[in-house]
Amino acid sequence: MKRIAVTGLTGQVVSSLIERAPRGVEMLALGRPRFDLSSRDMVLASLRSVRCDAIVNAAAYTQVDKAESEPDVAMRVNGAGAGFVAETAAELKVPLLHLSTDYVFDGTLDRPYREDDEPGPTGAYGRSKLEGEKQIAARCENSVILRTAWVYSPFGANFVKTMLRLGETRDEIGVVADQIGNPTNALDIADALLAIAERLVDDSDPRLRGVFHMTGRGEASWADMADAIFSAAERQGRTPVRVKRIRTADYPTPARRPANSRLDNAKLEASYGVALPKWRDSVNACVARLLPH
Ligand SMILES: NC(=O)C1=CN([C@@H]2O[C@H](COP(=O)(O)OP(=O)(O)OC[C@H]3O[C@@H](n4cnc5c(N)ncnc54)[C@H](OP(=O)(O)O)[C@@H]3O)[C@@H](O)[C@H]2O)C=CC1
Ligand SMILES: Cc1cn([C@H]2C[C@H](O)[C@@H](COP(=O)(O)OP(=O)(O)O[C@H]3O[C@@H](C)C(=O)[C@@H](O)[C@H]3O)O2)c(=O)[nH]c1=O
Repeated sequence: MKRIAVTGLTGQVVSSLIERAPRGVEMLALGRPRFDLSSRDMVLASLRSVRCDAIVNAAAYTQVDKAESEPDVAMRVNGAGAGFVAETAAELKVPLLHLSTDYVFDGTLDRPYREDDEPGPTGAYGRSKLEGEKQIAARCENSVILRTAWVYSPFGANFVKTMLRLGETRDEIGVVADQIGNPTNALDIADALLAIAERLVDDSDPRLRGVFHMTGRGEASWADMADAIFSAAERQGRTPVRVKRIRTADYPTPARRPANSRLDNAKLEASYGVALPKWRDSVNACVARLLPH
């Protein structure tokens, strides 16, 4: 595998892929304004014009709260747009790796979600991502849908950076403790995507296609994650910040988020031998990089 086309030029996952690509693997990153998922013509023309061995669709409308006030935009990008990418991947006969989210589930199960559990998104973002999954499955057989969750990294906008920014001016921050999930470092996602893409190019086994869950190992609430971020920041010499554990009801947001976002990664490990590192180790690494001594 020599050339991977990736959508989402400025995103966390694409920035991570560019950083982690081994020598000899070229990342062809496509982004706005020249590549817009909401334009079928642009998607087809751009992907046709790059010679590639695989496509990673990591571009998406990711503003969970804003999606509530512009659900049509989210649906056009994450639903129809994913379909355009799938249509082109099928035409070009290259494997497609598509990223989806824990927010396709309603969060009412009392165990980590498996791939065949019934989705039931609680918000516009989750609904648009679920539509994207349907478009991918219907239009491109040679595809993998990787549901990940709670993504952070040294790049772009994310929860780790938000906490560190708020911590600069406050000594206590209220963070919800009744939503649990799996924090996932985009750099770990990039390593896994590279291994999965390599395998898909070489192996046509249908059991390697379909939906897989792929998150950091172990579970946390957002409050647990914030605690880990501020502990790591303290080790980098920053002043302590207390995390006040609050309930979802105490932190009203336009979008309703699932209480249980945990994803079971057993299928990915069994099929590909791929497992992401423990979430706490990866949070520590990210904070140490963002806040050098
Ligand atoms: N972030 C998270 O917590 C999670 C993300 N995911 C999924 O993982 C994938 C990657 O996420 P992540 O890297 O965090 O995303 P980011 O939010 O960091 O980046 C999103 C990227 O998509 C691009 N984009 C947005 N709209 C369009 C459009 N209409 N046409 C082309 N590009 C567009 C943005 O470009 P621009 O700079 O132009 O806006 C940006 O480059 C997405 O599919 C997301 O749904 C899944 C679970 C959790
Ligand atoms: C900033 C802040 C957030 N919160 C809460 C709100 C929310 O329940 C939770 C996370 O908030 P955020 O808005 O940062 O995260 P959010 O945008 O919900 O993150 C989601 O993004 C999309 C793209 C996904 O696919 C999901 O997997 C998930 O990562 O933390 C607090 O309790 N206190 C705070 O100070």
